This record gives sequence, structure tokens and C-alpha cells, in this order.
Amino acid sequence: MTDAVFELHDGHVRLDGREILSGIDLTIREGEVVALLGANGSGKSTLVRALLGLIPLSSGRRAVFGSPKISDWGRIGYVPQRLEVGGGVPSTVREIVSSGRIARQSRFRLTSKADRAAVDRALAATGIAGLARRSASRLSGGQQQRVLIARALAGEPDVLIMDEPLAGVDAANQDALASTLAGLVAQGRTVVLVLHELGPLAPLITRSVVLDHGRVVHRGEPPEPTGACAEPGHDHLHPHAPVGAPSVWKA
Ligand SMILES: Nc1ncnc2c1ncn2[C@@H]1O[C@H](COP(=O)(O)OP(=O)(O)OP(=O)(O)O)[C@@H](O)[C@H]1O
Repeated sequence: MTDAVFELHDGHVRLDGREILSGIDLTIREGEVVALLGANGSGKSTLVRALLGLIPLSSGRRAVFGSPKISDWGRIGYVPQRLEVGGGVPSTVREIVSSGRIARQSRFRLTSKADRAAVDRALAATGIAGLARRSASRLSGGQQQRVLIARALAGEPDVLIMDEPLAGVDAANQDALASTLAGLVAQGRTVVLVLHELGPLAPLITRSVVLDHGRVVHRGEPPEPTGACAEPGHDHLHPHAPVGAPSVWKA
């Protein structure tokens, strides 16, 4: 059996005195492409942050590459949801994407040819090479999302964990992301995706995990859409379902 990348055993998370994740058991192994699905507020982002150790468990056990804490962030590329890129600092797109190499560089080594080549590949893969000199804070939401994806790709991580990578990204760039990820998966990388719609990423996904109110309610094959979402021609661009609404996914 291949090695476990992320393990969560009976994981519980409480935030502001409220239980957000309840009794989650989840193991993600090397080479898997796992989709985390579920309605707004079901706990997907919290689960990602719990897997990464960015928020503490109130009870249960977590391991990343077999250890309680991540010792080598260079192996992990995390694309958070809706982060303001640049954070008010006037950074160019290239500077932000280059920062994805930092965990790969030794403390005393200057940026190498290999670093620059990796940044160029990441910019090209996400279709933002033409924006490299632009100030990131002036870009659209979808362009900023692609900057964050490029930053993660630039680090050439073993594991990519992306929170809603398709949000605000147009169809052509969604397809480009799908083919970039397909290349990484073919090399044996592990990918964890928080998604509302599988879109062009559907053929890559090896397993889905559906959350509802902080619990896992489905695991296995990506569930089939039901109702209007199953009809031919449905474009799957409807807004997020409200919390507690009947799921469009068959459990
Ligand atoms: N820091 C926090 N403090 C208190 N409650 C929080 C915090 N972060 C998230 N929550 C709550 O936890 C629940 C799950 O949120 P989470 O962002 O994990 O859901 P999600 O499935 O990723 O939703 P979405 O699809 O809208 O991004 C929500 O009810 C949210 O309000």
C-alpha cells in the first residue's frame, strides 16, 4: 500500500465554542486526487486547514507524512481560498509566484536558474505570463486566484491542496489548470481539491469525500448530480447551495 500523506482519526474541530468538524476519519494516500465536496459552510475549508495543521484539533489525531506536524513545507503547495494577494504590499505577480520557491531554497542560496525556470513554467501553466510585471493587487479575482495557484506550482510540491481553485476562473483557464494538474498527477503527485463543481477536473478525480454539517456523508466515487443539475446542457455554474439546502449530490 502506498504511503499516507494526510491522516485524520476521529478529528474534531471547535471554533468559537461551536463544533465545526465532528469525528472525521480520512486518510489520503500518495498519488490520489481527492475532491472535497459539500454545501457552503459544511466544513471543507476547515477540514483542509485541519489536515495541514493550521488549526488545532479539539480532539482526535492528525498526521502529515506520518508526523504530527509538517516539517518540510517545501513538499506541500497550499492554495487558500480568497486570499488577498499582495496584502496591500505592491508586489508584482512574478514576485508573489517566486515566493513559492522559498521553501525549496537553502537559506544562503540566491535565486538560481532552476528557480527562475520553475517560476516561468508556473506562470505559463496558469496563463499569467503576460501579467508577470503587473501589481497583483490590481488584478481581477480570477487572475489573483491563478497567481495563488502559480505560487503553489512554482514550489514543485509533492502534494497540492487547493481550496476552490476554479472559483472566478474562466473556462479556458479552468481547462489549462486541468491539463497542468493531469501532468502532475501522471508524475505521481497527490492532489486535494475543495470544489463546488468538478468541471474539467472531473476526469482526474480518483475519490470524493462529501461533507455535510461537519461530518463525512459520502465517500468513494464522485457522486452523480441529481435533479436539474443532471439534465443535459446544465452548465454547472449555478451559485453555491445555501447551508442546509437539499444537496444536488446523491449521497
Ligand atoms: N474562524 C472561525 N471561527 C468561527 N467559525 C468559523 C470560523 N471559520 C469557519 N467557521 C464556521 O465553520 C463552518 C464551516 O466553514 P468552512 O469555511 O469550513 O465551510 P466550507 O464548506 O469551506 O464553506 P464554503 O463552501 O462557503 O467555503 C461555517 O459555519 C463557518 O461559519
